[in-house]
Amino acid sequence: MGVAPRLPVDGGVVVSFVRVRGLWQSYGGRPILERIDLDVAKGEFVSIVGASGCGKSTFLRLLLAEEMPSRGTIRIEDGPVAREPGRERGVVFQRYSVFPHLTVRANVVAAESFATRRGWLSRAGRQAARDRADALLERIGLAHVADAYPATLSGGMQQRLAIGQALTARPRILLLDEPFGALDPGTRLSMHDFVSELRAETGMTIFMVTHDLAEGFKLGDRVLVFDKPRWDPHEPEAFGATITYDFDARHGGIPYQIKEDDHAAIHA
Ligand SMILES: Nc1ncnc2c1ncn2[C@@H]1O[C@H](COP(=O)(O)OP(=O)(O)OP(=O)(O)O)[C@@H](O)[C@H]1O
Repeated sequence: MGVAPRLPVDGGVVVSFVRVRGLWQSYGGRPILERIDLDVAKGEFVSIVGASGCGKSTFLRLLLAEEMPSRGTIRIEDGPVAREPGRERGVVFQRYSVFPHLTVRANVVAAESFATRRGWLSRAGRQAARDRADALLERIGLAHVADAYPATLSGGMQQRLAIGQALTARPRILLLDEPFGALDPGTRLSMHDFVSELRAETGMTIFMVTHDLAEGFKLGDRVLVFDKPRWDPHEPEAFGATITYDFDARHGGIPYQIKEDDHAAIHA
């Protein structure tokens, strides 16, 4: 294991925007993730793939600071360890997470008010937030449905709205948990373009969990594979998953860094 060699180096010091060290997560004594070390540069797009149930969403929740790890740390720009989700981290899930009883515009305004320290906006603040919401809707191609309710939108449009909501707080890292998993293939392709454009515009650092390897390589600069290098057939839940491969997706997947090469089964 080690630091990815292609990270920018300044005066011999690796410039890491997101720094993960010695991360473990267990639930009820059952390890889900173990020994995760990772350095991600500012603006990188990191795709995460792995078998179902291996802990990919758990890793995103840890990045979001929605839960605390059993061991280890996650720091952004070497800042303090976050104890709860904050404005600098935005998240989008596979299932549409928009509010069905609010219009498209009101959904964006609501997301902005939740992101404030108090959780609500003043009257003057609401008008300014509505103006910003309209600008954002223009940007994400939903201005024409600003007064519509989410149920009348297609799946792709609802996911655009969910991404728009996550962007209201201008997060420095965006976490996408299978964001296109529920969309048809054509809509998925247009969402790929949409996310690539947003990324180019904002320079955000993005982590995306996907079950679609091709999607991971297409959008990501890196593709991380989560797997269990330690495996006890008599006790399958004895060990957690870690990052076993760290592919450089910018060069057709080669060369890649093997983070874990001990794939041999460990017998009890
Ligand atoms: N809060 C929790 N308490 C107990 N167990 C949990 C908790 N959250 C997740 N798990 C367990 O941790 C394991 C990993 O779950 P996680 O959702 O992170 O996997 P995943 O790789 O994202 O799966 P999938 O690809 O199917 O979405 C699962 O066995 C799950 O049941």
